[in-house]
Amino acid sequence: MALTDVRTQDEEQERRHLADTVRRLATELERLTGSIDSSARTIEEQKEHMWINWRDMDFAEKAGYRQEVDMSVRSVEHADRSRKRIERLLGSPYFGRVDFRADDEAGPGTFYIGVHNFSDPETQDVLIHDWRAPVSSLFYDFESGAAFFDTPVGTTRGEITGKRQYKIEDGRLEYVIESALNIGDDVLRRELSRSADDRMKNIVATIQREQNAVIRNETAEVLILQGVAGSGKTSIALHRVAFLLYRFKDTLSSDNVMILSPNKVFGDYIANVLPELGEEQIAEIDFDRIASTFLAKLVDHETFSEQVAGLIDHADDAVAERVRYKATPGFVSELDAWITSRADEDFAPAEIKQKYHRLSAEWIADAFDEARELPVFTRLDHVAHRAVRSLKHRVLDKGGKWGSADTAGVRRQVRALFPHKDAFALYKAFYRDPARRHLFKPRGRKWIEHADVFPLIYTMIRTSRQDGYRHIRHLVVDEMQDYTPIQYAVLRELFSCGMTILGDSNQSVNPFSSSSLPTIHDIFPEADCLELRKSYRSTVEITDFAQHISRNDKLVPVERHGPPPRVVACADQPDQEARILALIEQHHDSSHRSLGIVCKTVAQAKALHRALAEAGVELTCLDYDSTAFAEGIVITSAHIAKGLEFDAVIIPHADAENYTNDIDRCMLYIACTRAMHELHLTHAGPVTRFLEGAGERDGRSQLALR
Ligand SMILES: Nc1ncnc2c1ncn2[C@@H]1O[C@H](COP(=O)(O)OP(=O)(O)OP(=O)(O)O)[C@@H](O)[C@H]1O
Repeated sequence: MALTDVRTQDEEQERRHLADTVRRLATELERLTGSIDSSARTIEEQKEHMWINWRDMDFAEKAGYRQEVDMSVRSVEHADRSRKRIERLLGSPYFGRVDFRADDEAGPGTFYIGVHNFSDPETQDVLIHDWRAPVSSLFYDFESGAAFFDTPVGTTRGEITGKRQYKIEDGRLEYVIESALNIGDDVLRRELSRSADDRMKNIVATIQREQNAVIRNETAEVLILQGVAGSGKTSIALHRVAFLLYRFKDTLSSDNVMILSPNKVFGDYIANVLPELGEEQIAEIDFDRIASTFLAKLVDHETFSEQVAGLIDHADDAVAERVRYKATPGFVSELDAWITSRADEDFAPAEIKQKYHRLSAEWIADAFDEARELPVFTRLDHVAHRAVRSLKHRVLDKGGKWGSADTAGVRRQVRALFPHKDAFALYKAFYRDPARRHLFKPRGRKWIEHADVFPLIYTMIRTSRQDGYRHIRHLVVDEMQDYTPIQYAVLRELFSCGMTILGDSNQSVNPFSSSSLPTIHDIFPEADCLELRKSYRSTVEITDFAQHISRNDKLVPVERHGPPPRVVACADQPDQEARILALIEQHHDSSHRSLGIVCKTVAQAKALHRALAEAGVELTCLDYDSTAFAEGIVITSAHIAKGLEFDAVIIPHADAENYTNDIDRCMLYIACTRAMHELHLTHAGPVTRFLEGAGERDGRSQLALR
């Protein structure tokens, strides 16, 4: 046991307690396995019986039998979920303990805290408390002394007389420490110094107090979380989902929760966290998918990555102006007001007739007025529906015939009373105003720029009733700074549910189309806004270095040290590749597992990928089409690396030409803050001004340059 400050006698007791807990868990696992096996056999028998006797059964018997089988299957599924939880607990039954004496009780109770609840099957005593249970908040929120926790039936007050933290792996006690303070710094530092596994991990054992406040916030319908790079925003959002699923288990299931992630690689990267916490993985969506769902049959469009690549490579002023205009809150209000007034201003009631029967302009105006709450195209459908019904009645009453051509004829006439054929036509009409004409530049009749994608979808939603995602009751929006007000307007229309919206205004990577925190707050004025300032991911040296690129006075790094970042000057491109190969070699010899080579653009990443692969390096290139995160060495762009992390990071092409403007600065900042333990930057030609005076220089190569 490497780290222990618990006295020998207590240590012995702890070992005995662990052995006892593991024994009870193993017994329960055995019992559950036996019961699952026997239930599975029963189901097989039930099915066989049903199969043999199916013909002789009447309807009620069949229904009864089916119900019986369904019930057995459900109970096996339930037992199987419990079995998985016990299996998870067997490796590491608990990570914390709180000794708490409630004011109205004589002696202290001992509460062990783990990833799930576990009760003694015979006595029903709770042996392990789920980290989300009310009593467990004592562990996260208090030091020793007076403390309280809230339960659904009231507040329990008392005193914490002791707190311990454990590291148990494969059922073995690695260490136990007495931690009067909130989640001891030693344990946190140990956790942070570990090597990055391939995917994001749960952090239940070391959740910090400020993070716990976000996770356990159950009152905010919409919660906006602004947090510095590496402050645990994404981890916290996923733990919050797990908490809400536990707290509202009777009304909320994983099917009702969705995460809007920036790309599929990120989605894959975070996919382990909820299953590790014993919850089902939740569904994911991204804006690209929303775009294709809406526009698939209507119009082709530039993709988001094409827009980003275009703007990073060569920022054309006119394109930039269009993107910028459509990314303002003012644009949403303008478009919204314009859409709203179309019904009043453009609808021209007139008489319609079919088979010598007429409906007057007044009749049409009344029918249109009647449905004023509906979006305009749904409203027109309503008028058409009523008109068809009325005329059909009259025709049939007079002994005439009514066919589908008559219905279509009436519909056509009603539609003709409104000058815009569909949402796309209406959206285009918005730009007929001379002041706006230059702001819409479709390339061809059926192809729009990415900047028009969400304004058009918004127009579609505001003009025809959509089903949306009604079953979703909670939406997590990650990288909030990357979405424009019009995208938020689309989200608001599609998801009328609780939301956790998180991001960092210092990490906006979308040229001319990012949203600031005040803008997002204006869109969700009802939201609770919380902030995380402590940064956990990187060593102090890496964090200080990144601060040089983009200063954030609010950021507080966790005290953890490592080698200073190195800026390696190279004589030319071949020399740069050679230096990168040497750094990769060095990485292979180190204890680090993951290495990210983060370029400014995907094109640069692809070119370097080719060169390194030819030199025999095994590595994965992640681009906008990638769907899965990869282990080992990854090469990608800053845009795609956002949200990911690596033990070590190499940033090639850190020269003055490559990193010049504010967008580049942001890309460089994001690339640097992906590193947990080590950071290297290479450049051929003068170094970018963003790195002047930062990091340690590589003397040999600087000599080579001279
Ligand atoms: N309380 C904690 N205990 C242990 N590790 C933590 C804690 N909080 C955060 N971390 C670690 O810090 C790293 C950063 O977390 P995460 O990716 O959730 O941060 P983020 O704020 O979303 O980062 P970014 O915005 O820079 O992508 C992860 O490795 C995470 O496990």
